[in-house]
Amino acid sequence: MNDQQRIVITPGEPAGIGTDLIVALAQHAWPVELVICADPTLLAARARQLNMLLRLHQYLPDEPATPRPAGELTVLAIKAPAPVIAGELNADNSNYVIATLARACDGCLGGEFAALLTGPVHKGIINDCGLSFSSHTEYFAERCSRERVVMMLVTESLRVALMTTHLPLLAVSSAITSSSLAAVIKIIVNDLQQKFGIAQPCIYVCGLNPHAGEGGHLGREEIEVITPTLDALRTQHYNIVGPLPADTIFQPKYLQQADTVLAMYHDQGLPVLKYQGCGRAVNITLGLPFIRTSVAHGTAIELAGSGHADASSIKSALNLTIKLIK
Ligand SMILES: NC(=O)c1ccc[n+]([C@@H]2O[C@H](COP(=O)([O-])OP(=O)(O)OC[C@H]3O[C@@H](n4cnc5c(N)ncnc54)[C@H](O)[C@@H]3O)[C@@H](O)[C@H]2O)c1
Ligand SMILES: N[C@H](C(=O)O)[C@H](O)COP(=O)(O)O
Repeated sequence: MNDQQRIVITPGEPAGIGTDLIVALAQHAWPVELVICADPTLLAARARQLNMLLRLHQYLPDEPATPRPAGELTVLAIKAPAPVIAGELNADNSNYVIATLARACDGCLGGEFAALLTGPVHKGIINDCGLSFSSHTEYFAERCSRERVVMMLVTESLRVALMTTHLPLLAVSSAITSSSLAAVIKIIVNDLQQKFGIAQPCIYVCGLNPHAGEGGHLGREEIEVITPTLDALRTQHYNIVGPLPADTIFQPKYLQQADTVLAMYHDQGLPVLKYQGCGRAVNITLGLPFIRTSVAHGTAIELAGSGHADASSIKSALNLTIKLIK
């Protein structure tokens, strides 16, 4: 019996550093077969540009999974319609980017792949071509018919989950309702138990407003929504602390107890995590029917093809993915 597994990887925006990162991954042998869902011509061209070794094998779904030695990768070929120049965004390739995500997602749903790792996409250029796309997280939730999923970023010593993701700041408050907050916490607890093996996860929850509302003088969301929801969950034996002021929650005495911090919005939690993670942070989507991880940075268009893209985040993401599927 062949017990090897396959992880499907989408490089993301072809003009960005995603392809460079895939070439960097290929310089090492990995204990699973990496299936890159991309245009093979693009991969080969970027490897040449970077002066790195790359031998490509066509993906054969009916063959047993085969981990490749250093310098080799498996490719599930999808053709990019327009020429790709590193560093030059082209909206004519946006449908190609989405096609790679769709194929990889469907392959995970169908059991063909054990997990999905995504490189960075450029949200602006996808929208410029007329597609409505806010991020991978929302895209995969919709494709998997999940009403709600949760974005969590992790380093070796910190996890930060987000109550809301890619929303204008003005829309954040109204997105925090008792039912949405309870649903997010239940997804986090379930996935920390199922995927991370934490029996009774402890969640430290940030307030929304400065000083967690200062007793109602700086906002009422804590009094009207957040605290009553957390209290109700505590009666159901959820292990939750908060809401605590976001400016002081990230200190060792709390973090030693917390299995994750739940931030109310994107830029409340992620700057701390990304500063602490120094480029090694990993993004994971909780609540999907499969494991999906990602780099915790963007397309860094200006670095594509230069040899200066740091591959630490994608390597951390791959290592975490392998750990989670094993
Ligand atoms: N996982 C994803 O798909 C993802 C994540 C974040 C941002 N994005 C998208 O990326 C695009 C560009 O976003 P941005 O400019 O805000 O962020 P960015 O992460 O692309 O760049 C921010 C800064 O970090 C540097 N940087 C980023 N990754 C690096 C790496 N691996 N090695 C060395 N330096 C690196 C860049 O050079 C730049 O100075 C946007 O469209 C954004 O939505 C995608
Ligand atoms: N907020 C994410 C980050 O900063 O890494 C990022 O925008 C990516 O989100 P998706 O994985 O949903 O595209």
